[in-house]
Amino acid sequence: MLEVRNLVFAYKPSSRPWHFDFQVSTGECIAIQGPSGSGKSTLLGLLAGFLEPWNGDILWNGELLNPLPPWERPVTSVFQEHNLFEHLNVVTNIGLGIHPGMKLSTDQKDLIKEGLARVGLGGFETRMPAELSGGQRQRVALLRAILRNQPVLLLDEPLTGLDEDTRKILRTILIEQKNAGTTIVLASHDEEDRRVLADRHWSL
Ligand SMILES: Nc1ncnc2c1ncn2[C@@H]1O[C@H](COP(=O)(O)OP(=O)(O)OP(=O)(O)O)[C@@H](O)[C@H]1O
Repeated sequence: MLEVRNLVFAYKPSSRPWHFDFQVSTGECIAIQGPSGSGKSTLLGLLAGFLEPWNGDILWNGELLNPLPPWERPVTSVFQEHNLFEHLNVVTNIGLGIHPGMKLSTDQKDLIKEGLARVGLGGFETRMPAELSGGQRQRVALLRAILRNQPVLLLDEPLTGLDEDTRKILRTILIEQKNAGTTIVLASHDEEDRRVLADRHWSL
């Protein structure tokens, strides 16, 4: 279970701080909704460890995550910027998410190949990020996050800007991931994404 207890944060001491307090069960998807600027990405940044709270605790199965840097948290994030390594091709970008030294088993290599085909990027293995469209980059980032298979998945507008067919495929993949036990925190303006993916809705 992911627990957020009395979390307090503001970007500046003079700003009015956010207070977050909620729980997400293992294998549950909670959708965070709220107008632009209400703090959805901020909350995800706190959970990921990119931002440091002023106060309060973030726990995963009772373990305090606050002291852990982002890469040691049981968490993967897909943020709007995609964050692909520009000097590495598609397979290497995904593979590094699975194993930092790229020591991949044959099964893992097959999973990457199958995953790329499933999201409509079969044959894109050796493309560089600069040679991809925005939506293709988004699919690579999402596939990397899913194949990393961490217990918690943080998604910030994960399907925005994709065409309807691709959205449907990615929604199905995310539902499979949830059914396999991944806990998901989703920030999305898209009502259909929230309706299809989320078990619970939470307004900021
Ligand atoms: N690094 C930063 N420094 C100062 N203020 C920031 C910073 N990042 C975001 N903010 C402000 O914090 C508020 C919340 O931003 P946030 O990105 O969390 O909102 P959001 O709900 O995700 O919005 P959107 O739906 O537009 O993505 C906004 O007013 C924003 O301007």
